[in-house]
Amino acid sequence: MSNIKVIEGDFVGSTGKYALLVSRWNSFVVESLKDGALDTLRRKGIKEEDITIYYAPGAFEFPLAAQKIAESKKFDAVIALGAVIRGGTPHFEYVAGECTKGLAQVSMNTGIPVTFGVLTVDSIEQAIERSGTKAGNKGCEAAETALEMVSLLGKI
Ligand SMILES: Nc1c(NC[C@H](O)[C@H](O)[C@H](O)CO)[nH]c(=O)[nH]c1=O
Ligand SMILES: CC(=O)[C@@H](O)COP(=O)(O)O
Repeated sequence: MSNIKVIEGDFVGSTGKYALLVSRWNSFVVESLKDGALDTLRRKGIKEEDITIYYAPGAFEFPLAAQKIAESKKFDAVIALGAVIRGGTPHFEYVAGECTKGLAQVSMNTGIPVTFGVLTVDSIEQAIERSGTKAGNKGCEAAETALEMVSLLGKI
């Protein structure tokens, strides 16, 4: 029998308060990410009164909105849900890059987990595949990760 101590998050008796940060951009796929995240939270036992949904214009606005939400100290985790879809110019790189970098910074600076349910895809088809069709639902993954992180941080 090993003496190694192993600490990990789990989903036993999941609790906590969760903020969903949702973009209005690409709402045709992002609303499916939101539905997936809500379904995951509910199925793991999180009550509706412990969930708040915030809408932001686009993924570029996510870092500031997430920072304000995290600083409010009302939530144990922020679940960011959006879709950045490549167009014909370098715009995609800037929006996706700032969103990703900014959300990671918010998480590190506030100590609140910010999970990344933001699709960064080359086509609408890839977005649809990852929002509840053949490649799963990144909203569910982001919600599950938030639950696991809240559990893990509670044990450290
Ligand atoms: N093209 C996408 C955007 N673009 C909008 C930016 O996020 C931002 O709202 C605008 O530049 C004003 O500051 N946003 C997405 O979330 N997804 C996209 O594919
Ligand atoms: C991710 C984007 O900002 C993208 O939709 C912009 O498209 P385009 O590069 O064709 O202007």
